[in-house]
Amino acid sequence: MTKSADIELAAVSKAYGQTIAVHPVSLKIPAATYCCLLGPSGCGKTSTLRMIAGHESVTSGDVLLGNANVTDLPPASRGTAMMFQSYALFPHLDLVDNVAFSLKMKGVDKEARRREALEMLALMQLEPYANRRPAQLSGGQQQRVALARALITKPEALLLDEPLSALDPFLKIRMRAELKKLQTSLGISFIHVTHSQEEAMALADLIVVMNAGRIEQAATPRQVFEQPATAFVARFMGDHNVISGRVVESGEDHTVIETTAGIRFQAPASAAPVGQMLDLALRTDRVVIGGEIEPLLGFNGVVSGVEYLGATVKIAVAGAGIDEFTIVTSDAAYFAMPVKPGDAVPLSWSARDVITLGKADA
Ligand SMILES: Nc1ncnc2c1ncn2[C@@H]1O[C@H](COP(=O)(O)OP(=O)(O)OP(=O)(O)O)[C@@H](O)[C@H]1O
Repeated sequence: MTKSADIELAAVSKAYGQTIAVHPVSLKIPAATYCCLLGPSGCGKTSTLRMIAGHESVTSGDVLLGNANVTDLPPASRGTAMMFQSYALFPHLDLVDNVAFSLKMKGVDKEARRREALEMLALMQLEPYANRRPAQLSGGQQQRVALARALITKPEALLLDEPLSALDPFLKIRMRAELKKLQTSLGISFIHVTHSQEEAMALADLIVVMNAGRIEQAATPRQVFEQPATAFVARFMGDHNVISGRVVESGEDHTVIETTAGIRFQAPASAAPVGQMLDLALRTDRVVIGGEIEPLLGFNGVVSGVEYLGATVKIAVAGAGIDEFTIVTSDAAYFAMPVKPGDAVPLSWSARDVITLGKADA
């Protein structure tokens, strides 16, 4: 049986010469977690993954797996396995030999390693293709071979760098479900690097949102979506409007900010003092068009664009000094009262739908 272990990053950083790819980050990934490292290109997620794998040295800090400090151990001695984006299969070897490769390196005898490789291929439903070479397989099958090859070492954690990026959209969604099923049945942690928020939401128990070499938020998908910690997270996860303004009133039960256009909005009570800039998030699906505007909980805008998306309709509205203010409404609500670019519309929301955003730790 494969065992699973907690993974901990303790103030781990990475510099490539003058470039700081990862500032000191600390993170705990409990055993048997599906963790997604999520962020835009260049945010440091691959460097972080490679430091956990041991394919990249750490500049400072420690990597702990279970009770062991693995910071200075080579990849093969850590109890982790990595699946690469390109799969890195050997073109001249059949699937059995591809999957058995790491056992061969360990000196396992031929019969034993072929038996284990066939078991692993069976787990991946690839037994019928055991004697084929990688080029004779579809993209999805090649990916399963790469998974089998990584898992044959019985790792405590599997590290995956953009594992779905080479697949077409249809296969991507199918393989996504297979990855999740596999992680659940093996009961080990998967750490999966992706720049797709949709992929992370669909798969992860723990989403780690990274930006410019720092962790902006590490939480469950639901927390990240419903309580984004920072303006970056709210924007990156999408489906939120971010409203920036200066605090003009800081009371015990609410805060009031004023945008550059001089329009005021109410937010929950906050420690931010009068004069400080503050960002609020408001979900695009919580804004009502055409209702009564309660004081400080809405504004009059002008429709600048309408996108029909089938089940929903996305409406862009200009006004109040808020860039790209978006409303997503159901198709039924939209067609009951359609609007078009140029229409003046009152927009309103409830106080409970406004979230105060913080700043990432410096
Ligand atoms: N070997 C290297 N030498 C110098 N700089 C590097 C090296 N590898 C990465 N970097 C830089 O470190 C930063 C983080 O890179 P990293 O690959 O970790 O980001 P990423 O979030 O995985 O991006 P992507 O999604 O594009 O792979 C980037 O600015 C990148 O240019």
